[in-house]
Amino acid sequence: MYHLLKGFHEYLTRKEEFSVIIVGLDGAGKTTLLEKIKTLYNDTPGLSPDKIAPTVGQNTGKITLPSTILQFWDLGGQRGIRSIWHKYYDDCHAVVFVIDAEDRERLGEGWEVFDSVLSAPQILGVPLLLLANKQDSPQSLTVEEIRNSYEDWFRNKEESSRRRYGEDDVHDRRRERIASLDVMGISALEGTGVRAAVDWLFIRVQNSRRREEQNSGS
Ligand SMILES: Nc1nc2c(ncn2[C@@H]2O[C@H](COP(=O)(O)OP(=O)(O)OP(=O)(O)O)[C@@H](O)[C@H]2O)c(=O)[nH]1
Ligand SMILES: [Mg+2]
Repeated sequence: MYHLLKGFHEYLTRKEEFSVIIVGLDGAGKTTLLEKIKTLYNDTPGLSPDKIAPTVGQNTGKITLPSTILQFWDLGGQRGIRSIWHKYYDDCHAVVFVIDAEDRERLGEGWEVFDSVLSAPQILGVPLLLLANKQDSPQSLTVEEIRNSYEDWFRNKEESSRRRYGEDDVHDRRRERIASLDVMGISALEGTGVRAAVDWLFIRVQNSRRREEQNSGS
């Protein structure tokens, strides 16, 4: 009887774990975001921003939500480290791309890298959230301006590839993904918008799991 009850209790309280990777250029604020998420959701607070150094490799963090655990992987964004991101693609359930909305000079580089993440075949079907960070700074571009900036960058890229190769090389699924892209504004430093971003992740990983179950007929 004890085992039966224990099993039933475990069934009721079981939590499914989902992996979320956080990527973006160096200095975008990924680790600041991860540490803020830990502070908001865990009993033990994350590191304060003055203790955060550039990431060489990865940082991890876990939070518990109703029937769900989100395991975050914050990957270093320096040029030389970006080549390892793809190793995390196969096992992740969602991708967060952080862009520094304050750093206009590096937006082009940011879009180049974002575009390669967005079109990576392993994660074409995985929920992708673009976060326009540093909204606390008056110099930052708004969510709308960030979206327009990426769409302009993308249009230019499409035109130049059409001119060069005489044809459209953009995959339909990729275009769909851009059209339905969710962009949210946050301040990882102050925590504004961070809970809304975690809510988005929670809902999207649950929905994509349900879709997977339906597809497999269970
Ligand atoms: N104003 C402002 N500054 C921020 C915010 N988030 C991060 N920063 C600052 O941006 C700098 C870089 O932050 P990190 O979190 O280390 O950036 P990262 O993306 O993890 O960088 P790598 O580890 O090199 O990939 C630090 O000086 C942070 O304090 C924010 O929301 N607002
Ligand atoms: Mg970092």
